[in-house]
Amino acid sequence: MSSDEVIRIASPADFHVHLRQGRLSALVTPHVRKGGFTLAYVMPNLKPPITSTEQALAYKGDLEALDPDVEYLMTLYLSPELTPDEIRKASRAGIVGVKSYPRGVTTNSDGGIESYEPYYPVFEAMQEVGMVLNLHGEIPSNPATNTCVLNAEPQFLPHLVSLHVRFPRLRIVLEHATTRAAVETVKSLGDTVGCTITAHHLSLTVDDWAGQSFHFCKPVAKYPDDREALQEVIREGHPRFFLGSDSAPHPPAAKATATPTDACAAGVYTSPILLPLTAHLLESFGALDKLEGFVSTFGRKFYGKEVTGTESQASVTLRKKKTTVDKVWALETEEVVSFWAGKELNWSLE
Ligand SMILES: O=C1C[C@@H](C(=O)O)NC(=O)N1
Repeated sequence: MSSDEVIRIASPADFHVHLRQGRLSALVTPHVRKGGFTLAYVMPNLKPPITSTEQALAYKGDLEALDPDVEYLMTLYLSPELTPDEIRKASRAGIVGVKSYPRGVTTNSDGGIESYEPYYPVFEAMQEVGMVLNLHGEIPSNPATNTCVLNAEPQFLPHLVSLHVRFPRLRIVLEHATTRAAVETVKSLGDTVGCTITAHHLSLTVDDWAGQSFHFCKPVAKYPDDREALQEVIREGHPRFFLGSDSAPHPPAAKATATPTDACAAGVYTSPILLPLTAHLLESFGALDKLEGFVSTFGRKFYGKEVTGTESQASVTLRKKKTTVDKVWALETEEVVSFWAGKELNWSLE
């Protein structure tokens, strides 16, 4: 329901977020709801990574203790410990997906994969039980193949296509797409392939992160034409493209020196402003009428998490009212610098 001044969204869902552990988690987990969201699809790249059902359930318990009013959908980290039996166990325990990180491409990806073939039995089991494969879609930089952060995503796309061809019933999500090539590839594939888009990639291009390490994330933001492709597919209201914020907090000192050759502190932090920021950006490129699809219904449908009667009462209201974004979010000794720090947003949460 919307008028010129007010928009109501049924149960916004963030289908890709980093909630960390320990004191940093205590700071950032309550920001999911502060940013307007009632569902969080939680990434497993902790130290150590979440590789078993027990670990994922314990982590879910930690998050529920920090904010019980968010639905946390849990994921496992694709690694050699993961067996088809563990997949069946995880599925029975309500774990929703498995996240694949190519080795070395981003934060805590040292234990990531080098080839998909050894995991085919795991993917077969996931297809059987209906678990989702979440792909970080980048090839590690390599001068021998002319691969660097700017073409790492397009060079990854053949892997997405071949996984889909081999496992056509396996639901696969290409995470945080940044290029026109990625948008076109996902559109060309079947209904079992979805794609998340972050809020920050709707705003940034190379010019914004080269020399500004707080805007450095993986995959890096690309060319203006790539950003235009992300905006176009949202304007079109394509139902397989939905929000996954990839909101990724890091200590300010680590962010200040982050570079593509040391991807340890890759990440942009958007959680506490996520819904107003997304509304602001969609309005800026003429897609405000697609907001509810992009932040709620499309992703929920892909994951089979449609809004029920009670959840629809958990709707969130945005009002057209300017606010200035805080520069830093803090809890005791923990601090995170916000995306859009000190800038104005046109929309506020009620
Ligand atoms: O894939 C990722 C990981 C994330 C993080 O910091 O965990 N930050 C990013 O920018 N991209």
